[in-house]
Amino acid sequence: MAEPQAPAEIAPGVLACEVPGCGVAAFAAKDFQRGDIVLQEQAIFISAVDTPSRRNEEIYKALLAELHSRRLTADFTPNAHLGALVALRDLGVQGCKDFLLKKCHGDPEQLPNPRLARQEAAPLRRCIASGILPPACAALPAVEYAKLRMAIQLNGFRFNFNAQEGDFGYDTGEVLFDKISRLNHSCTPNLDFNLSWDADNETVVNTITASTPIRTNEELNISYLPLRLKLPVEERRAQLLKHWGFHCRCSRCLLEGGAPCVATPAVSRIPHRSDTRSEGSDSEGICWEDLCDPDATDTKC
Ligand SMILES: C[S@@+](CC[C@H](N)C(=O)[O-])C[C@H]1O[C@@H](n2cnc3c(N)ncnc32)[C@H](O)[C@@H]1O
Repeated sequence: MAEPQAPAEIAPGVLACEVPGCGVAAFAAKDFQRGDIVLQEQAIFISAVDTPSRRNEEIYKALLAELHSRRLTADFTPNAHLGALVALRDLGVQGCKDFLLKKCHGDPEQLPNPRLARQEAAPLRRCIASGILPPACAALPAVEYAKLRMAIQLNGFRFNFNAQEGDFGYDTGEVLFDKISRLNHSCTPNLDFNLSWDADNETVVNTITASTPIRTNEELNISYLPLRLKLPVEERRAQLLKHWGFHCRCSRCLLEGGAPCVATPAVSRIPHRSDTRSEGSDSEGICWEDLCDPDATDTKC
């Protein structure tokens, strides 16, 4: 088990600090009994489509229209943009910088170069052009938009209010929590999570409880694969790499599969093509001139 270093209290009885190879992790600062609530938090941001207000449907439908217009790259998926667009609408550029861009957003090597980032930001430009998002959102540089998408994908939870598999909006969009996003994955988790709709505050609440007795200084972990923990180590690691971009270093994976051969996260969940040319600056925003991007060879404006 990794040892805590330079910890900061993020909630009563919960400390966070850097752990080599795993980024920030959370640790118990006291003993917890099975069933104790360890963390409970309201969402800082909801892009899930299936909520009682259905307020994210407009953006999701605009992204579906993009898909059908065939103006975008072949690997475009609406879900990979929905969270970032809703976050920009609800939190604004500064809120996204303050709350979301400070969260882990994966391996910097996997971010698109500035030219590709501008192409991938086409849905943002079109949402601004069509009035779905305010013009102020154009101040976010394209590379920051790519980081935002990544931060949401790595830190978000899926939430369905009522929708069942096959229903419109099922498993579409995310919910993010500030402190809970510091919890790393383990294939032998000591925490359970439960998402519920808080009707009074019109938000989602995540309640994290101890699934086993926890001793002071133990790392606090949820499972990102709650239904797939019976899979062999290679398959668990492959799914974590594919969906969350990291090589699992939990104690069970280390025991069953040894140390991962690659030290840092290697796969981005943001689909983008293997264009590695680097052009231009990443300091410019998605300005109005970019609305018809001359560099975008495979998009029609
Ligand atoms: C939701 S964040 C968890 C908090 C994160 N460590 C941080 O620095 O904010 C998910 C990221 O944490 C890292 N991570 C989580 N569980 C891990 C594990 N078992 N092994 C290695 N890295 C892990 C990966 O980089 C993953 O993309």
